[in-house]
Amino acid sequence: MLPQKQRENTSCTFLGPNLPDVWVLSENTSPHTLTTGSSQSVDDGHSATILEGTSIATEIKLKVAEEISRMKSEIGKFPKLVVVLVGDRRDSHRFIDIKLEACEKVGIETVVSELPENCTQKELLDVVSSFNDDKDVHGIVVQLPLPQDPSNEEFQSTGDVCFEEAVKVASAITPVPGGIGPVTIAMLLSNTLDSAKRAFGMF
Ligand SMILES: Nc1nc(=O)c2c([nH]1)NC[C@@H]1CN(c3ccc(C(=O)N[C@@H](CCC(=O)O)C(=O)O)cc3)C=[N+]21
Repeated sequence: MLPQKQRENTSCTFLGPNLPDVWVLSENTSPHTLTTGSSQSVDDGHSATILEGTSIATEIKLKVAEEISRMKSEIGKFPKLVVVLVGDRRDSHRFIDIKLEACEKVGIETVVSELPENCTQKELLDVVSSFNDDKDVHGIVVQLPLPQDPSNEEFQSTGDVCFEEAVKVASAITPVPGGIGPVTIAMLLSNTLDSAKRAFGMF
């Protein structure tokens, strides 16, 4: 794997819709009309689409916000997500804050359930189970790592593939860091919305 710094030498450009970081409702944003992505040609003629995750995430979040707004005005209900945190890791608090802020921006209600570092697996499973039985809860996230889990934070935040090698053969690729994080958040919102739609019988 090449060191992170060598990425700065790649000559690809990232194209995106350059949307503002506010959730203005738009009538024609659809996940089926994602405009994000550019092409990077390699010497042998192979061309990979560079996915610009931050812009894709923005488009998904706009669409989710718009649908939730409509849900609220039509049936007076909205999605609810529970985040379970075991222990007190600083990085977990940070990742949870990003999720909570994203939920707030699109109109998803959140509850954070904090368990002590030394809680048992059964206690955790019981908590998850009780939220699972709550019909007003549409999504549950258990923030990892759990205590004693070996952490693989470094892998996740610096990428798990050699970009310069993979771009030669992949049909689509995104640099990391550069959008995986925001897209996972956007999909969390989107999946919570889908779950709420099923719960409310909106298809
Ligand atoms: N157990 C675990 N849980 C995680 O949630 C987790 C993880 N490990 N490992 C690392 C990644 C990275 N990650 C990000 C999520 C969103 C943004 C994101 O939305 N960033 C915004 C800025 C958001 C802000 O800073 O407020 C942006 O880049 O535009 C970034 C990074 C979660 N991670």
